[in-house]
Amino acid sequence: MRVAVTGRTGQVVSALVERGPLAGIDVLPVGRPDMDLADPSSVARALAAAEPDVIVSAAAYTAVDKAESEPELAHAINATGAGAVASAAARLGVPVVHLSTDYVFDGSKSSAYREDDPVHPLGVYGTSKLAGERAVAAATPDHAILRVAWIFSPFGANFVRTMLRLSETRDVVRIVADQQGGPTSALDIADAVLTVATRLRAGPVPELRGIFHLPPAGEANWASFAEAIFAGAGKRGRNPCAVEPITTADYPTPARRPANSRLAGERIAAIHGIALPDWRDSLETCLDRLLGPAP
Ligand SMILES: NC(=O)C1=CN([C@@H]2O[C@H](COP(=O)(O)OP(=O)(O)OC[C@H]3O[C@@H](n4cnc5c(N)ncnc54)[C@H](OP(=O)(O)O)[C@@H]3O)[C@@H](O)[C@H]2O)C=CC1
Ligand SMILES: Cc1cn([C@H]2C[C@H](O)[C@@H](COP(=O)(O)OP(=O)(O)O[C@H]3O[C@@H](C)C(=O)[C@@H](O)[C@H]3O)O2)c(=O)[nH]c1=O
Ligand SMILES: [Mg+2]
Repeated sequence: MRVAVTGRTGQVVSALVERGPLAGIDVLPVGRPDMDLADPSSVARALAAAEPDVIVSAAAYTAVDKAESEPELAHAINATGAGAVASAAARLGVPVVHLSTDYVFDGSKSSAYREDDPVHPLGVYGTSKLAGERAVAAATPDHAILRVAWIFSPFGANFVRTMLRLSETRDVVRIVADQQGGPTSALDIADAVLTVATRLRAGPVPELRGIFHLPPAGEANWASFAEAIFAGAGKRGRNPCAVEPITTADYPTPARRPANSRLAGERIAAIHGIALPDWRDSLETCLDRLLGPAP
């Protein structure tokens, strides 16, 4: 099986390139300059040239704060661009697995979000990703939309690498403790994406399609996530760094973020048999890669 994935250096595309061969799947990144999601005319041609059996739509405009001042570009990439990817899949007669986000919710629910809970994004990024989900669904019924959250990995830009960088020059960092969610390993996401892609490819079973939440086991807030990162870094000989838990109000940002980002994973477990590991275990794997194994 051959999977074309949008993007080149992103966390999920990098993880798919690594994990695909372990599952006997060829993974072909398709991205700039051959394919620019902001230029829909480049999308169909580049994806057709990859001759995929399945398309994974993993590229996105992911700069949450910057999106507030670039709404047109965020929308072009995350909504129009995602729709163009799904239209290309439809034209090629192949399924599309599209990545979306917890930021489609406003976080006002007191328990984990289910797939049928009402959406209400708080910012431009979430709004553009929600429009992307709708564009994908409108372009082809042959889709699975996987909503994930708080992605970390040894690759690219993410909260783990930001915390490790800050700990090089600081003894204490102030981190919001009133946003709950599930830190999710891009490598775990890649394995789940490949499972779903394989199952969609196997046949046109409607039940396997639609929206799925893909959370890790375990819960966190950004401050407890940072504490776990520093504990793991400390075990690996790095400078100790303390976390000062603060509130969202103490940390003003251009974009509002949901107070509750927790996703409920029952549907993907029941329909695709997928349950991700505890994020604390996946964090250890990530830190082994970034800092070397703990003694
Ligand atoms: N990061 C996170 O915490 C979360 C991400 N998601 C979603 O998961 C998916 C994967 O995210 P992640 O791997 O972290 O993304 P990254 O931010 O690591 O990478 C973004 C990717 O998108 C590509 N891209 C951006 N703009 C364009 C464009 N105009 N044309 C073509 N490619 C473009 C980048 O290309 P290039 O390689 O050329 O730079 C890069 O490969 C995205 O859909 C994202 O919305 C959902 C929840 C959490
Ligand atoms: C760097 C830093 C961040 N924070 C806060 C800000 C924010 O609430 C939280 C996380 O910061 P980030 O900038 O990593 O968060 P953010 O970029 O909003 O992460 C989001 O990215 C998009 C793409 C998604 O889809 C989401 O699931 C989520 O992962 O930590 C602090 O409190 N102190 C700090 O020193
Ligand atoms: Mg960010």
